[in-house]
Order: sequence, then structure tokens, then C-alpha cells
Amino acid sequence: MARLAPHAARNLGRRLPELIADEPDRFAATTLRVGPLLACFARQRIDAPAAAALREVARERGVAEAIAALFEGEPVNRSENRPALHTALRSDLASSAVARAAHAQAREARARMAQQIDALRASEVTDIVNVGIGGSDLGARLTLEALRELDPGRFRVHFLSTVDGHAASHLLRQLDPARTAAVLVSKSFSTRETLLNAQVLREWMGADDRFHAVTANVDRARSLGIAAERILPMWDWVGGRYSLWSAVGFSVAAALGMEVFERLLAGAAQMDEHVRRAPLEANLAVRHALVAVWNRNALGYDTHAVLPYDARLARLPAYLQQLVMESLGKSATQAGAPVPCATGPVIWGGAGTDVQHSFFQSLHQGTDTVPMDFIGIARADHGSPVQHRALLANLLAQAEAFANGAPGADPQRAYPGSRPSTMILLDALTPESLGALVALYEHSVYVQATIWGINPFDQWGVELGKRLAADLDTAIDSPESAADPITRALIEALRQRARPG
Ligand SMILES: O=P(O)(O)OC[C@H]1O[C@H](O)[C@H](O)[C@@H](O)[C@@H]1O
Repeated sequence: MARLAPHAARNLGRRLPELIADEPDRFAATTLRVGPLLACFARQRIDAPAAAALREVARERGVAEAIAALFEGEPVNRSENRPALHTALRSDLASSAVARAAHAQAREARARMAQQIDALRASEVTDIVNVGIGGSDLGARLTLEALRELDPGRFRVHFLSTVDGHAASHLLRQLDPARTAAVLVSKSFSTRETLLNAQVLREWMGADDRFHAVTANVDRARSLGIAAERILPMWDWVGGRYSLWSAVGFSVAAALGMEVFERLLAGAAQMDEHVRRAPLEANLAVRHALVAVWNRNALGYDTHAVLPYDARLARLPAYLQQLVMESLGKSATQAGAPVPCATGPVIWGGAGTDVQHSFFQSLHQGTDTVPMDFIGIARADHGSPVQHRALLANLLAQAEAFANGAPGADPQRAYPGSRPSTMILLDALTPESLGALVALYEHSVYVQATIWGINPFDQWGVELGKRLAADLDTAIDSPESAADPITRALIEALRQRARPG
């Protein structure tokens, strides 16, 4: 990354509007379109020589070869010695036997999922509860919220993720046990939150025959009494946070129909095809990733805001928090050495225009620069053109204000500008464009990980907390068994305060 330093100094030494003015065809040179999605990087603080240097980094780090290895099912998840074949869930682009077998398994699982959904439709079930957390929750939630205009209303879908009993009791108060089905989604089938919530639902429903499961641990699901014909597979070659495209999308397919689900997959497949075939310089995922690497390593920005200007995408920042931060929150390389530079940034954000009235002040005038991804939708799905025009005007105004700033004699009223952003525009929010957008981020994460030499498909960092929670579950009733003195004292404090009156 050291070679980026002179480029960074040059770009930081200039205001963003000057940089843009210097390159008359900057919009065309920095904008790429893939199917229903257009991304414009003109407002990043990267001049043409810096962009060329970044492409050189990508070449040296073997990005093109790594993309081929991903699609062909090579064991790119080295700490677990597995491939990461989420692309095989939606695309048939690979020629290796392992990728083709994965694709065939995915198709077969979708056919079984369609049958189970048909049976549910023919039943008296009105409500479906998706029980799962992390990758077994966020993707389906995001998709159902994003595509809610397409929901014919046959089922109400609910999500139960946290182990907090308030969530379960609040939800169950609204439901009829005789008309509710549960889909237990857990790749491992050992996630405590999901198993406890499943138990709560089981006791409340009093029957097993409306329990479905999606898991890679079929034996465990069977041992908990779920019938084999209602268990859909996951595989160790799909990471939880990359699994929306599998039967983990059960509740999406149930609510919106298989046809919509297939369209979501087709949108992702279109992005796959582009990423697999486009040369580095015209590859949207590579460009998105190189901008992220530039902002993180060359310019030193340590957070990144995701700002969808569409209420239906309000959950996108939360979805990307898991995708990006679980994948890129690593400080050791795949070879076990310390990573010599900063890796994934903190991802945060929220939907416009609400965010303009909360944290945008800090983005405009705060001491930290936060690079941003704005996401706008050209065509709305409501009947109020006035509102949509106002929404788009706000989106454009904010991106312009961040880039150009405005001078002021009074420093308190001056806008520094030069705050970088990428503008991603979808033609409309459709299953295809959503699929393409999510796949773009997946591939960008993979390319970033390749450049940093880290594994984006494991998450060892979350294990320690899980182990400790299991131990402390007992210690809460017998504090003397807690090894850590502060934890012991906190348990005492909790016990004292938990006494009624
Ligand atoms: O699907 P499960 O095995 O229940 O896992 C659910 C979640 O558990 C952990 O927290 C992992 O960090 C996540 O990546 C995963 O998505």
C-alpha cells in the first residue's frame, strides 16, 4: 500500500471540485452500468493516476485469479478449508465439477422449497415466523421489506431473532398458534438464540407439524423432532451471511412467491456474470472494492456510511454491517501473519431523508471525513410524483453539498466539502435490481479481502462471546462459579436488583 502514499498526498492536497473540474469526461470515465444498476465514482477523491495505481494493486494481488477461484469452487475459505459457492446458488457460470454439483443441489433444494410453500399455501396457515439470527435473518428481512410492494398478502411474515424474551412474547401475543408456521433457519442448528426461540414457539404451538427447518445440520434438526420432509438443506460451502439465495430465503419465497424469488436470484446472477467476465478496469465490483481500499488505506478513513434514499431499503445498512464487518473485520492474513494495513471499516448508516435530520450535521462539518455510498431509485412505486421528486432532489443536493461544500466568512457556517461519496442508482427497486445490488456488495467484499489477504468467509471473533455466554448461563444462578471478578460482581448487582420490590 506504500505506493499509494504519493497519490494520496496529491489527492488530499486538492479540493474535490477542482479534481472534478480538471477531468472534463470524469462522469463517463468513472461511471459503470450493470443491468438495472449504475454506479458513479466521480465524487471520490481519486484522480486518474491514482485509479491506475489501484488497478496495479489489484493485478499484483491476483484479483482476477481470485474471482475465478471463487466461482470455480476452490477452497477460498482456507481456515475452514472450504469453497464459498454462494454464486452457485444463483448462477451456472462455472465449469468445475464442484461448482456444477453445488448448482444442481441448489436447484433441487429450491424445487423442494417450492413444494413446501405450496403445501403451506393450501393450508390454513396465515402467519409464518422466521426463527434465525445473523445471516439466517437479515437477508430475508431486508428483501421482504425492500419488495413489500410485491407482497400479495397471503402470509404475514414475522422475524424472531434475539434471545430477548420480550421479542417472543410481544410477537406471540399477536398470533394464533393454530394458524402459525415456523421456519427455523440455522446453518449450524446450534445457535442458542434460535434453539431457545424454537423451544418457546414449540411450547406455544403445541405441535410439530408446522415446523420447517433450513439447516446444514439435518441430524440435529431431526433429533429435535422436525420431520425429514420439512427440512431443507444448507451446505458448508455457503457462508451464513451469503446465504439469502438458498432456502434461507424461504420466508421471502413464501410471501412473495417463487417467481419473485427466482427474479432476485436472476438479478444477482446478472451481477455474477459481469464480475466473472469483465476485465479489471471495467469491473464494477473491483472498482467499488478499490475505492473502499483507497479510502481505508490511502486516505485513512475508518468508517463508511451507507445511505439508501428509499424507506424500503432502511435495513440495508444493518445487512451490510454483517456482510462487511463479519467478512472484513480481521487482523490476521489467511497465512496467519498480522495484516500490515487497516482492513474493513466500521459500516453504519440509515435511510434518507430521515438521516439528514440526525447525523448529517456531523458528516458535513464534523472533524472526521466519512466516505458514503448513496443509493437512489429512479422510478418510484407509489403514486406521488411530487414526493419522489423531493426525495431525489434531497439525494442529489446532499451528494453535491458533501462534495463541493460552500465557503463562509464565519467558520461555523462554512462547509468544507471534499467529502467523498459514490452514487448508486437503481432503475427501480425490483427483485432483479435488489439481487444485483446485494451481489455487488458481496463481490466487492471478496475483492477487498483478496487485496488484504484475509478470509472473508470465517468469523472466529464471534465464538469467544458465545462460549462465555454458555458458561455464564449457569453462573447467573451461582455467581461464585464465575471466574472473572468483575463479572461476578455484576452478577451480584443484577441479582440484587432483580428482586421484586
Ligand atoms: O445460521 P446459524 O448457524 O444459526 O448462525 C447464525 C449466525 O451465527 C453467528 O453469529 C455467526 O457469526 C453468523 O455469521 C451467523 O449468521
